[in-house]
Amino acid sequence: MALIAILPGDGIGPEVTTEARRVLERLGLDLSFEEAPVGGAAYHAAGHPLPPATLDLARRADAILFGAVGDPTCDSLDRHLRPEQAILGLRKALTLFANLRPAKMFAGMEDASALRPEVARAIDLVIVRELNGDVYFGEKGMRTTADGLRQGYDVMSYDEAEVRRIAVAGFEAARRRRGKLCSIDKANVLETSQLWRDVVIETAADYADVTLTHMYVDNAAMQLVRDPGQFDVIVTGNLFGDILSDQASMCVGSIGLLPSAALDVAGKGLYEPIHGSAPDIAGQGKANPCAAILSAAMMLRHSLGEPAAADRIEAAVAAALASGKRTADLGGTCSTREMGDAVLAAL
Ligand SMILES: NC(=O)C1=CN([C@@H]2O[C@H](COP(=O)(O)OP(=O)(O)OC[C@H]3O[C@@H](n4cnc5c(N)ncnc54)[C@H](O)[C@@H]3O)[C@@H](O)[C@H]2O)C=CC1
Ligand SMILES: CC(C)CC(=O)C(=O)O
Ligand SMILES: [Mg+2]
Repeated sequence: MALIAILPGDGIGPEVTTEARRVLERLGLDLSFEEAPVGGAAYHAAGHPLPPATLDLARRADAILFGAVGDPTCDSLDRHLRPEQAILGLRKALTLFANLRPAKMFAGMEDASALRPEVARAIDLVIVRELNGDVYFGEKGMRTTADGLRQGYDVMSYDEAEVRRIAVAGFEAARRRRGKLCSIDKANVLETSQLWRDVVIETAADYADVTLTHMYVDNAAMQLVRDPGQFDVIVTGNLFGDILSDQASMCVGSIGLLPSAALDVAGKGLYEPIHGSAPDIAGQGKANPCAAILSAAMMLRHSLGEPAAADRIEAAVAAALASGKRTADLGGTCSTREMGDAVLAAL
């Protein structure tokens, strides 16, 4: 029996993971679930955003279903105690370096996209985002300049081994799809990006069947709204991937639609919607649970060897949306629970 760690977290995290769990339970697979607090909820309960018992559960589990962390009441805490440190800590402690963030247009949902329907219709891409390095994990701090000014700093760096393993993940993903990999960097300005580009080019020698291109991140942000259909697989660093994936979500229609997988080399994974805890709508039953439900599908495919069950969930989400069921972010009136019910009904 596979053990699933459920880490609901803060804000809308518990609301959306509840719906994802209901869908998993309905499948009749041999799964068991264990839940633990994380983020602000864990700080308030146990004094730390990632308590040892939660990390232990994450290590023991076969896969992790994560909601979201982030709690405005924690904004003035020392950084190491803030909720966001929990997800950063899990990614690092479990070496979950490869973040797959698929963005695909659902049939009939073009009107929800921020783009024109004929542009939006072509979206079928995956962002492969590096998750263990970059400016998120570099030395950081506050200091005083010689002129007596306060100065914040965050060091951006990648070593070649870190770039190579995510490049391999990108090439492998492209090989399984349409064979196109676009590496996104800022090599015209950043040394970190120059190394990134050099190592991606070196890695390409093992993937003659994949067409590799490069794009600067500012152009990529523009191309993503001009012609998102040009992208198959994007491979990029932690910061650029974070930003571009939120942007891609609105090309598809809502941040409430995009799931993600964070994987280690062996395929162990943490699965979470790409969105955060959405304090502005938390506790109101307004959150779209589709991203969390689709994250559960990714878990079945990537960590639990159940691709047919994953297909079944994805088809049910597509069918529920096609039948007109929509939460407020998509212009509808369904509550989180009603959207979950619609997916269950379509299973
Ligand atoms: N992996 C994680 O746990 C993440 C945590 N965060 C944290 O979440 C908190 C809020 O961050 P924000 O920048 O506001 O980003 P956010 O993604 O939580 O929300 C951005 C906007 O999208 C809406 N939204 C997000 N998910 C939605 C859903 N499922 N259905 C409908 N609408 C949805 C929100 O209502 C809000 O207007 C912060 O503390 C942030 O650090 C942010 C991103 C990822
Ligand atoms: C909350 C951050 C640590 C990360 C984030 O925004 C994300 O992973 O999408
Ligand atoms: Mg983000």
